[in-house]
Amino acid sequence: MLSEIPKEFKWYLKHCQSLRRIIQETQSSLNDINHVLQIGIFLGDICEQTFTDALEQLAVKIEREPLLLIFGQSCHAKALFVNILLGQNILPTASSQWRHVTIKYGPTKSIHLTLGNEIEIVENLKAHEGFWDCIPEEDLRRGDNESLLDHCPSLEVILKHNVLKENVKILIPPDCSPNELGEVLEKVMENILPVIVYAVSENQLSDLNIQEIRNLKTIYEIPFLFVSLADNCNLEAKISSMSTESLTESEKHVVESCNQASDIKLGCLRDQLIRLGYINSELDSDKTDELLSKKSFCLDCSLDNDFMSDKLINDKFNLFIRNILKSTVLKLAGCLSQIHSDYLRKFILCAFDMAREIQITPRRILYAQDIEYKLYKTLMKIACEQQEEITAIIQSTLQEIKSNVAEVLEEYSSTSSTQTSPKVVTMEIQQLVLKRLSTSVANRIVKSVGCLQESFTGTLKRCLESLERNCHELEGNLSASDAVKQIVSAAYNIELKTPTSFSVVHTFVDRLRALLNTFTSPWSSNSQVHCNLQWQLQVVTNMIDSLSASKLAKTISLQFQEHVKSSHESFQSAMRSLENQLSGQLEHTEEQRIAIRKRHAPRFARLALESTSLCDLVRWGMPKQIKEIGRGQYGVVSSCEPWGNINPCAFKSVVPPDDRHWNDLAMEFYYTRTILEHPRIVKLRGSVIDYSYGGGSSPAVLLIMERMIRDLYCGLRNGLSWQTRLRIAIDVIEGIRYLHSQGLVHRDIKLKNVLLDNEDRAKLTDFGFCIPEAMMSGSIVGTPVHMAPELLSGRYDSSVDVYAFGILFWYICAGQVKLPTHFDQFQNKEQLWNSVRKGIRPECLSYFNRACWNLMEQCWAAEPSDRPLLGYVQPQLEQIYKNAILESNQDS
Ligand SMILES: Nc1ncnc2c1ncn2[C@@H]1O[C@H](COP(=O)(O)OP(=O)(O)OP(=O)(O)O)[C@@H](O)[C@H]1O
Repeated sequence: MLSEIPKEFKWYLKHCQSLRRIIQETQSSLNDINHVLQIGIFLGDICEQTFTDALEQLAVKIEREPLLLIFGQSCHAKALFVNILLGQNILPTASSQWRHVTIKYGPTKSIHLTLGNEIEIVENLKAHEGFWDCIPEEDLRRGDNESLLDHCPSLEVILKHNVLKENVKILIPPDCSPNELGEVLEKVMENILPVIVYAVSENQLSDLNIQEIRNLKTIYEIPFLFVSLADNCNLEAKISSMSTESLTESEKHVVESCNQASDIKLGCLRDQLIRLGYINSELDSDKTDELLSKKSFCLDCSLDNDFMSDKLINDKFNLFIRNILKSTVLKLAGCLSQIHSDYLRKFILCAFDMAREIQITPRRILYAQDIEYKLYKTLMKIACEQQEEITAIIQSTLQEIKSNVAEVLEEYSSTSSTQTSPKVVTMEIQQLVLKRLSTSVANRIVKSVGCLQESFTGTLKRCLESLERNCHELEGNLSASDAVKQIVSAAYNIELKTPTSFSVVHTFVDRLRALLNTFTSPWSSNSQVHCNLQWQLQVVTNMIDSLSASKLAKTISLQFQEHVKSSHESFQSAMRSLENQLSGQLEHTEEQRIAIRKRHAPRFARLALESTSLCDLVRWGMPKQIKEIGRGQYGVVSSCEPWGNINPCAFKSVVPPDDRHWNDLAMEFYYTRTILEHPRIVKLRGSVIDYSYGGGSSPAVLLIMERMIRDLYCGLRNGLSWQTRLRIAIDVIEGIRYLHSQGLVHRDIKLKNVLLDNEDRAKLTDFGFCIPEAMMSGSIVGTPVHMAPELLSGRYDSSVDVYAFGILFWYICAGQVKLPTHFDQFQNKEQLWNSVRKGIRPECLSYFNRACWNLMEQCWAAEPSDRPLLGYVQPQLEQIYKNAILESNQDS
């Protein structure tokens, strides 16, 4: 019904309003994050920018005004369409060269020329001369000099018409050539969301029409509705709304021939549109009804063009409008929801990184200190122990030089200049000898330190580098890693590959020279000596004789020790300052982690819940309740009619009483929704927010999931075979293992959270307390009898699920739901917890299988680290299950 069009517009505007609010809240949350916390460091500035840009684009798109944009192969075709739409001959069908025309709602019928921006042009229009039904042709026609672009006059028609209520506007762009189209539309129609109709009154589209459509398609990347209009379609439309009995014979005849002509026309046009690829060959105008209704189900963002005859306009045009508007809302809400979930994912990863940093940094510091200390000790030991070795090396090298003096001198004469003073010659020969000496010593040292580099400095270097990288402002001049480098290189300079290029060699040489200068030597005088070979020989021999190998070695060793010690001290002080810096920083990181966990992530989770729920609502509608099937502490579970291809289907409706509950629910929703499909998990399929619940004051969130048959509590109460119970226990373990593999902890494993299908296979449900380990705050959650003792201390991990499974397994083995006698005596949960802390656990029933009892005892061990891994529990259970099958086969 065309009169439904305003309803579709109203629906769209209402959802845009919700989206606008969510976008604004998202923007303010982002501002809060950026200005207050500056966690952009963790989230990454680039992605920050991408999100902000995407949000801004969405904010602009939301503001687009929906309207009906009418194109056509001629003014005649456009007039025919608009006249059918409004059910009156408002536009003359025999006219051309139109101006831009806008038809909109108003309390009184009027017509005037404007400049687009609502500036009225004072012009005498023909319509002003008297009463009009059809807009006079002269008023529509564009003047010869009238611009199509700047200051393009637009004819604004105001009608008090039902189809135009709720701001429904009809826009007919001015007649222009296909080439001008782009520019004309850009100027005239900014920021609109058009529902585009292309009216065709001929059998075929002309080449010019095809070019126009092609140009339009590049401007508007949305589906078009092609409408084939018969020349007498107004009559047809009128007649089709009347019953056939009320027609006279001659009217019936007219209708018949009209139908035949329009069928031919329709067929030709349809074939041409298929050939041009504008419509799908499956699309038959007669079946449009069926196709359109199908589309409302598979509404995605890639709607096709549509095609219909004028006969269907009355019934189907609003369906086309609905699909366009729905797919637009869906697209916008989908983008928004994507932004929210991306952000949320980043928050959780960020919290993971922060938790890891908080945990690992103190350990890294200890490790670095420990390794450095070992390195320091080892180097000092090497320096002492190698004194003897170095002495021997010096001795043997000196001996070697002594026995090969001739060779040394030959080397000297090949490199020295001929005309030099005896002082210079003496120095140069000394240099040569020292060089040989230092090369041999350095060779030895490099060898012993080389292996140290492997064993100590590699990991230490990496550890320090990562600590220093995480430290945003390093204090002091010397970093700890520089100090470590110094420890090693100051003593041995292990980074140099060839000992001859050692800087330490030069230091060593200088040191030796200094040493030598302290010895009395005949060549140190300035007396004139002949630089003959004999004299040179004497210089070498004297020098060698005056050197004490052990003194030299001791000096070298002491020098090394001094360097190592002073570098070790520098390291310690650099480490102290690094530690101070990091501990301050870690406090800040912890504050940020808490802010993410308590404030930012829940806020985004709530926004994500709203945007995703909006998508689900638009796509699938509200679930229709059949009957209530269960009640929990936080909500009511009901069965419902199939929803979004889920059959059988159930939903849990939760009414969060305050912001904290809203946020908790939103986080639960996010984690649960992101859990991938698994046969042992009840998958949350969608959500819808019922804002009208409680008279609009307390919206309800409907969490939609597959419907199961009953819970394990009911199953046990009604009796389940031993084998079935064991199979269920294995299913539960598989479910928990899967959650843990996703980094999630369930925290509320209990009979009522294990649901059974019609084959009594189990799935875990109720992820109300399910949370990633990094986001855990130590809150005390769960169901008292299933709660591990450490849960009360607030410091716990995923092994609380192993404990809860132990208790659950007790019930499974007991085969009934009565409380264990050991637990039954307590008046309240505090008494129960006190006893559990003291080691009280469920009793061993007489019929318990030994292996099962052992397993539950291990699972509920007081010390979390004593509880078995689920990878161990599962094969144990499988073995028990196999044995049970064997036993039952033997019995039968
Ligand atoms: N998907 C489902 N299909 C069939 N029944 C369900 C489904 N989900 C829940 N139920 C039933 O509804 C009951 C209430 O479920 P709900 O999750 O609200 O509460 P609970 O787990 O019993 O307790 P609480 O949430 O307060 O810890 C369950 O015990 C179960 O019997």
